Parts: sequence; structure tokens; C-alpha cells
Amino acid sequence: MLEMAGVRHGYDDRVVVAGVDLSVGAGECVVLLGENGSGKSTLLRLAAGRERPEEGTVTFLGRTVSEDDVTLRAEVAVVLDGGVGYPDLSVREHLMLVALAHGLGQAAGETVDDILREHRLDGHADALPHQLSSGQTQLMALAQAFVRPCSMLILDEPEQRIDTDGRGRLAERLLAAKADGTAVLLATHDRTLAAAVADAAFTVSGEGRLVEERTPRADGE
Ligand SMILES: Nc1ncnc2c1ncn2[C@@H]1O[C@H](COP(=O)(O)OP(=O)(O)OP(=O)(O)O)[C@@H](O)[C@H]1O
Repeated sequence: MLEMAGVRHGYDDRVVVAGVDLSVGAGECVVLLGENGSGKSTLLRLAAGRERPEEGTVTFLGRTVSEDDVTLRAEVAVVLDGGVGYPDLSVREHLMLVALAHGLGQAAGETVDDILREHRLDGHADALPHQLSSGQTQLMALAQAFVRPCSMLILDEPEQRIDTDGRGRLAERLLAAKADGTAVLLATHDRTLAAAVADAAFTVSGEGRLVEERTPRADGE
């Protein structure tokens, strides 16, 4: 589904991604691990088309990825750092907007209510973004990704600021997405989450290369 080939990228003459090949298939979850500043978010921004690689190719279903590509935006749900939404729209209004924009139509209201409950935001449905805790803000960002259909999820440290039970529900949600055929590319510092959901895991080395880890399956396979 997603293919990165020979991808090289950097900032100010500093190489951050040095010739990376990576593919994520339907129903597969690929996890990126690695220390702060190793290049995980850069790889995810390249995968989401937010940045163009200096060298190499990034394609989704054979199309070069670009954030400006409407088809790509319809297929790929992205949660990267930053962006808490519109200051004057409530949590529920944000989710309704996303659900309706992605064609849920009559089903939008019920789907939004389910997603609000799943993310423990049903008691904050009418809150504005500035009235949320930092963890609730992160849950709203995730809820916006999960309220809409997609064939790929790109998530940067989705576990950040989320409590233990919430991380468990996140793992379940990702397993369900995989079972539905959704491809998942996930950067995380949470090895428990990685073990629960990964089909393949790579550590991004300080040199901007991927080092494959022994597949960290929670079930010991
Ligand atoms: N826009 C930018 N301009 C200049 N340097 C950048 C930019 N974005 C990232 N970097 C640098 O690229 C390197 C990789 O950053 P990146 O955010 O990809 O790391 P990361 O693995 O996601 O880190 P973390 O785990 O802390 O989120 C870092 O050294 C960072 O300082």
C-alpha cells in the first residue's frame, strides 16, 4: 500500500533519513521506534506527504504521495504533532465535521457518539478545545482519525499523554483497524503498545537508517 524507496531527507545539510526502504501492506502494522530526534516524525511526515524527500520515492497505491492530493487525504488518516482544531468548535462539532466531510451522512451522529464514548469524551462533547486536558486533547485528535473511514493510519506517538486504560483501548482500536484491512504506520516510545500491534518493527538509528527488530508480538509468535 505505502512504499518508500531509497528515501533520503535532511535539514540544513544534516542527513536525518539516509536511504530508507519501507513498505506497509493492507492490514499490516509497521512500528518505528528510536530515541528522541532519531527521525521517526520526519519519516512519518514524508509518508504523509507533508514533506517531499530530497531523494527517493514515496508512493501510496502507486501514486506519489502529496498532502495536496485529495484522493490521498480521503484514504489516509494522519495524526501528527500539533493542531488542536478550531477554537470555536466543540469536541462533538469537530468530529461531526470530519465524519460528514468523509461521507458518513446519516450515520455520522451515531458514529460520533460511539467514538466519543470509546475515547471517554462523551462527558466533554460540548467542550471547546481550550477546555480540554492535554490527554483529552490527544484523545480528540485520535477520535478525529478513527471517526472516518480510511485505508491507512499514520500516527506519531499516539500514546502520548494518554493513561494506561486509554492506551489499552488504543491498542484494541488498532488491532480492529488491521483486521479490517487498514494499513498502520506508527511511531511510538511505548514498547507495550508496539508489542501489542506490530507486525514489523524498526528502530530508526541515529544515522537515519532502519534497523529491523525481532517482531515484538505480544502473543509470543
Ligand atoms: N523542520 C526542521 N528543521 C530543522 N531540523 C529539523 C526539523 N524537523 C526535525 N528536525 C531535526 O531532525 C531530527 C529528527 O527529528 P524528528 O522529529 O524526525 O525525530 P523523532 O525521532 O520523531 O524524535 P522524537 O522521538 O523526539 O519525537 C532532529 O534532530 C530534529 O532536530
